[in-house]
Amino acid sequence: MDSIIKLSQLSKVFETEELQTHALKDINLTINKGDYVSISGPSGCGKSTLLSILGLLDMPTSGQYFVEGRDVSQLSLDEAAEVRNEKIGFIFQSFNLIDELSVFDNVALPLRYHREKQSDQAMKERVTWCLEQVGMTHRASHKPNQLSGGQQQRVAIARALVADPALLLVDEPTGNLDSKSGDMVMDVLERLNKNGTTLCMVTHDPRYADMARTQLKLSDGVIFNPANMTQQKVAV
Ligand SMILES: Nc1ncnc2c1ncn2[C@@H]1O[C@H](COP(=O)(O)OP(=O)(O)OP(=O)(O)O)[C@@H](O)[C@H]1O
Repeated sequence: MDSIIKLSQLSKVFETEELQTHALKDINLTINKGDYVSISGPSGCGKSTLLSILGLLDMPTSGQYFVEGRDVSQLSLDEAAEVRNEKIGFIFQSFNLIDELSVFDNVALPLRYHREKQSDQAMKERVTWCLEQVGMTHRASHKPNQLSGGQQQRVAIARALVADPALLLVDEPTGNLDSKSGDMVMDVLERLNKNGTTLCMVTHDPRYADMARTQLKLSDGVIFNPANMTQQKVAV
């Protein structure tokens, strides 16, 4: 199996003058190519902290983080940004599209800042392909404010895909959507995974967490897989 992400004994401690908070405790986690992993747990259990570290937006206090075999636990800010831009696509609860740009240009934006420049033709083909994946080609020249919330989230997914990341990090993707639009967005994510995209999603919604093939729980900074836990039988 090709591992995309590997966390080994990873911990994060936040320190203030009065208080130490152990937000993540000795996390071991491997995400392989093609996996679909959900992480859920109550408020304050460490979900955002874990996503920030996986997205190289924050660094662990101890332990190691590998992306495609490279130790990225202690990179400089510039090096972290480079790995993030090349390897990781983000989907947030808020769609974060730029209102002044068309759908097409929003999706193309990461390619314009990418280290490897593409020809206009290659860029057009890639953006069109990504819009096809999320069923949004027919709205390519619209502006985000002319779209429904669910459509905006699908455009945000296309934008996250465009630079061909090794991993999509998904944070509460349906948090701002009604249930019908939320279901459509989840269907898009499921289809992308079936076509080979590796997904790691944080969600409060147990119904959506259940759609992932591997369902992990975080509790008070500790990660576990309920499916692997043996249930003690009680003799009666
Ligand atoms: N910058 C920080 N400084 C100090 N403590 C922090 C900081 N960020 C998070 N924490 C603490 O770390 C713990 C985990 O927080 P985190 O935001 O990761 O939880 P969460 O599961 O994402 O919560 P929610 O679902 O409410 O967003 C909490 O106890 C929180 O108070």
